[in-house]
Amino acid sequence: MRKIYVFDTTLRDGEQSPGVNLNTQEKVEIALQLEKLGVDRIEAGFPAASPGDLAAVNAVARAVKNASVMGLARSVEKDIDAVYEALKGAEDPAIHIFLATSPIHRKHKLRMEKEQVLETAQKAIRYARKYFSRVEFSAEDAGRTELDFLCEVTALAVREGVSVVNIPDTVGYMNPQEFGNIFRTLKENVPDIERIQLSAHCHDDLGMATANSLAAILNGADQVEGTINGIGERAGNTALEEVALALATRADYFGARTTLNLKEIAKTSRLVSKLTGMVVPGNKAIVGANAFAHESGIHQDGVLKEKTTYEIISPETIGLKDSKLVLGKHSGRHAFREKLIDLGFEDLTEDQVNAAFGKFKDLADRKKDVSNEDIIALLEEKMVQTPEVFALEQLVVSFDSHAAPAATVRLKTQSGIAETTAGGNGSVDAIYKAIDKLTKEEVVLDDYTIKSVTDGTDALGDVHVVLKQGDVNAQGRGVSTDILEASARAYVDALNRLVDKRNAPTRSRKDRDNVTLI
Ligand SMILES: CC(=O)SCCNC(=O)CCNC(=O)[C@H](O)C(C)(C)COP(=O)(O)OP(=O)(O)OC[C@H]1O[C@@H](n2cnc3c(N)ncnc32)[C@H](O)[C@@H]1OP(=O)(O)O
Ligand SMILES: CC(C)C(=O)C(=O)O
Repeated sequence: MRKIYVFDTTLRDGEQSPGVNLNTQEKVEIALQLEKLGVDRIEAGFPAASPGDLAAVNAVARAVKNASVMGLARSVEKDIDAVYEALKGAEDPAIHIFLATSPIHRKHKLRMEKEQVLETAQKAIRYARKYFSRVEFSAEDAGRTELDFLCEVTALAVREGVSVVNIPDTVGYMNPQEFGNIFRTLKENVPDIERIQLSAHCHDDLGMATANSLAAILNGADQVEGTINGIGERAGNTALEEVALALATRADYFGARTTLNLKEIAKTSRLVSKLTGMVVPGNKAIVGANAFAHESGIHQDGVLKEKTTYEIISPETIGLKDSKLVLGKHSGRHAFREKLIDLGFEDLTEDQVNAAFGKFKDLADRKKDVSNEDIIALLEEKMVQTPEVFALEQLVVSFDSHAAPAATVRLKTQSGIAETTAGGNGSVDAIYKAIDKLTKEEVVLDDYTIKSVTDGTDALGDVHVVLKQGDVNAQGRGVSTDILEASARAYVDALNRLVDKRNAPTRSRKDRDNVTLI
């Protein structure tokens, strides 16, 4: 199988992402992880950009042993000198020089005619070749360059002894057919092209960086350039993990592979995200948090029966433990039952699972992510079934920072539905006073605690109360996304338990010990 060389420019083009600035230590940490990932070439920076970047490239050059370390230079001597200086101490140094070739860049940016571009490139390559045995030359904005002129520039670079000619789609303008055609044309028309490697460097302005890189590979590119997580100037560069996984997953189609240690991909992605501060979107291919997560019931059922129904890559391939079944409002009973078993509730009957599933769906309608803790809380709330003397039907609370709060509570009692309103020192106090008025139970609130079951503003509030009536006390628990509702539920739950305890001697021991789930 044909090997595709991986040129990682996370530390150079990736660092050109607005807002990203890596210090020396961070660059070295990422470079060492890239080495573990097995990239062939690491572009560590642009040494002429600043003394700090020169020092950082030098630190990377000295630290990395198993990849070639490279620095970028314009086609000017002082930039080439800076790269030479920065790569002192490198095991396998190489320089990357570039010059724009497209009509727009020639006319407006460089203000050079074609001849001047050729002369400048030749001079720069010759100068660089004095110091480096391996030189990569990039025809910046190659995608928008006249094909015959690009052939001319490439032929010159080959004659001058470069090792790699890189074809950048600098502004992400190409589509796969056009970009592939450039590589085929160069292969067919440039004399001695087999002496060098051709490289593809794409940007993602139209979302086609990966597709364009793969088209280049299909048409003869030997090297792919890109960054981890696809970070980079504007919309970013080709995401290397996407190309590597596309080649590995569809080796039957591409007939080419990188030699990356794919198991290091997830770890590398996390490190780059952490140190650059560039958050990886959840739906990002390969490394997004949702890339191996299934939420909908039909998909979850399929994955539980056979993973390949909905997974074309196994998460272990990139170093993740397993795919995730995320429970949410689109989930079905198969995944829910699997989750209950995972959480240790394996003995539930079909009816119990169905009852729990109904409650779970109610919660999922109100909450984005239902976590393990949420499900345990939902189940444990009703683990021990107490006769329901009182049941909360409705709760309305009015709060105004300039007036005392009021709560209207509607309860189901043994003698029917009853409703009342009460005021209080706070919203919870008002709720509890209204409940007391309806139940006519004289109780003392001995303890009240509230904690959040999970993170986030939509987390479940979990309220515990202890009520006392003479010598009898009872605890109650309420769980809801709304803490006032959780507080009311906990209070009503405690009242039911209190009444149950008070009546206990009149009920048979069998009744009392008959503990049911849900
Ligand atoms: C497509 C890419 O990603 S290319 C890499 C882009 N990365 C960067 O630019 C990051 C590092 N850059 C820098 O720190 C600075 O731009 C420096 C140090 C390189 C140059 O800074 P300055 O001397 O202040 O020049 P400035 O950046 O304003 O302008 C660039 C100059 O380089 C010229 N230039 C641009 N590309 C090249 C090139 N490949 N070869 C020769 N000259 C070039 C421009 O025409 C312009 O020249 P002018 O001053 O004669 O008009
Ligand atoms: C320097 C070159 C390779 C570049 O980054 C680009 O053209 O996008």
